[in-house]
Amino acid sequence: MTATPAAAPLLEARGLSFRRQDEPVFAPMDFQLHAGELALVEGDNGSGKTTLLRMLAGLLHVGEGELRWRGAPLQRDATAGDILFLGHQLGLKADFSPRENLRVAASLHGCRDGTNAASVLARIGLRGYEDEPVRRLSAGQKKRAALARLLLLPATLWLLDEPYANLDRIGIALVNELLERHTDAGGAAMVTSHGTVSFHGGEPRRIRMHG
Ligand SMILES: Nc1ncnc2c1ncn2[C@@H]1O[C@H](COP(=O)(O)OP(=O)(O)OP(=O)(O)O)[C@@H](O)[C@H]1O
Repeated sequence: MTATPAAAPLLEARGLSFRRQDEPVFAPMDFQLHAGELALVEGDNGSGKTTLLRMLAGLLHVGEGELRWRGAPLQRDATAGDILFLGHQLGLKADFSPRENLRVAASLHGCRDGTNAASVLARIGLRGYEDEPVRRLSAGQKKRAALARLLLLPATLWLLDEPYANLDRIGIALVNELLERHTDAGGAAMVTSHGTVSFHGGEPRRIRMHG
């Protein structure tokens, strides 16, 4: 992770909006996210939470407004590897094993210091499934295989769309622990969830979607 100027938010949105067929998906938004912060993105079904995260991840073009990263206009080339998106579609190759999927991800963005695929797969609860094709895993195990990227890759900002979906109680607690450790270490995260987020690392920032 590179150093951030003391006062500059990690991420800042100014008048950000998105249009489909010329209709705004959500009203223009302003928000800031600082290093060490967790933000919960809240809103009803269809209010634009996934759209917002996909836009922040660079998967959708910014409609109107501005995105700033570490105090300067966000340049996609400069943030590649620093922003990690985990969406409803998990981005796993079904014929590859969890280990092979991690290898592909790490070949693009490198690994956190002191981590490797075997250790993060054990940590995420996939010991014994490291070399199983992903298509043979359960929904929760697939989710864990995708979440393993959070432990392996050196991203600063995590964009997590429904990270608790399909997880059991232990998996949910694990996600909360990963979020706490990440924010404690100066990372940041934006999370959508229709369930209760029992995050113990202080009061999260709340970003409310309005149509
Ligand atoms: N690929 C698409 N093509 C056209 N419209 C879309 C597409 N994806 C989403 N939308 C529309 O954009 C709006 C916002 O959708 P989005 O998925 O961002 O909402 P959400 O808040 O994440 O919903 P949910 O809580 O149901 O996951 C919805 O009205 C939806 O119908």
